[in-house]
Amino acid sequence: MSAQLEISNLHKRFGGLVAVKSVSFDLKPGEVVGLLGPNGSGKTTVMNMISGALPCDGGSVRVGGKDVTALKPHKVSKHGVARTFQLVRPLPTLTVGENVLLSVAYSRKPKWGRAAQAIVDEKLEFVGLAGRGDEKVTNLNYIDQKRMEMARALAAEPEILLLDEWLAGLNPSELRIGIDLVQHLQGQGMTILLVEHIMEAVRALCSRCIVMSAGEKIAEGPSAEVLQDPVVIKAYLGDDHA
Ligand SMILES: Nc1ncnc2c1ncn2[C@@H]1O[C@H](COP(=O)(O)OP(=O)(O)OP(=O)(O)O)[C@@H](O)[C@H]1O
Repeated sequence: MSAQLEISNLHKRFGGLVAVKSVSFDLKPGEVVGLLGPNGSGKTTVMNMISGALPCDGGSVRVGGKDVTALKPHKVSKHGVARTFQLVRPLPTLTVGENVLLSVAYSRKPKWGRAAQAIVDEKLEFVGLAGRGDEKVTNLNYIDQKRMEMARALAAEPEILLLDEWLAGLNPSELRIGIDLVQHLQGQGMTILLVEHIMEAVRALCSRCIVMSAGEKIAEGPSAEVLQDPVVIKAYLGDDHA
């Protein structure tokens, strides 16, 4: 099966710091792949380059065989890529539904009026916020903000979803709900790249993992193998644990 997302030799520098060094990997349609690594290893920078939020200093990003490397985020979105952010940043003056509605405009097949509202209602229901579209976003508790963030990403009707620590900060019962939601998307055939520190979620969701350390890819393979790889354990925990 050909790759749906192909990352080749991605490279990013911030002044003297090389944040991402020649990182390559790909995702097949319907795969859920974990992008792991200790803090500061370059995961979010990779996500930002895939989504067009940051220009690459080298390398390429292809979606469904098309080169999207130099495109701005709204153009990458038109190719079927959506993301959630580590910190949920809703537009505070808009309602929950209006926040989600904005994404419909950036969808691959933008809709207006009732058709757009139907998408908003469907996505709010999917994430567990049915009937709450008219609420102020400032009323939402933490997990509901996460749900809204997911609804916003899904309203763009992506084929590839980039989840940047979407499960972070949830308590154990909320985490179960969050994992179930991602599994539901998995069941629908969504291709997902998951940046995550919670190993319970990685084990439950990811067939395969890619691990970065200090900007480089240091491991890739089936999750069960990668999570036991001494090189990966050392990168996370230091020499004493390898
Ligand atoms: N806009 C920026 N300007 C300068 N340096 C940056 C910028 N963004 C990231 N960095 C640096 O690049 C490196 C990689 O950061 P990045 O956020 O991609 O790591 P990460 O693996 O996502 O970390 P975390 O797990 O903590 O989110 C870090 O050293 C970080 O400080």
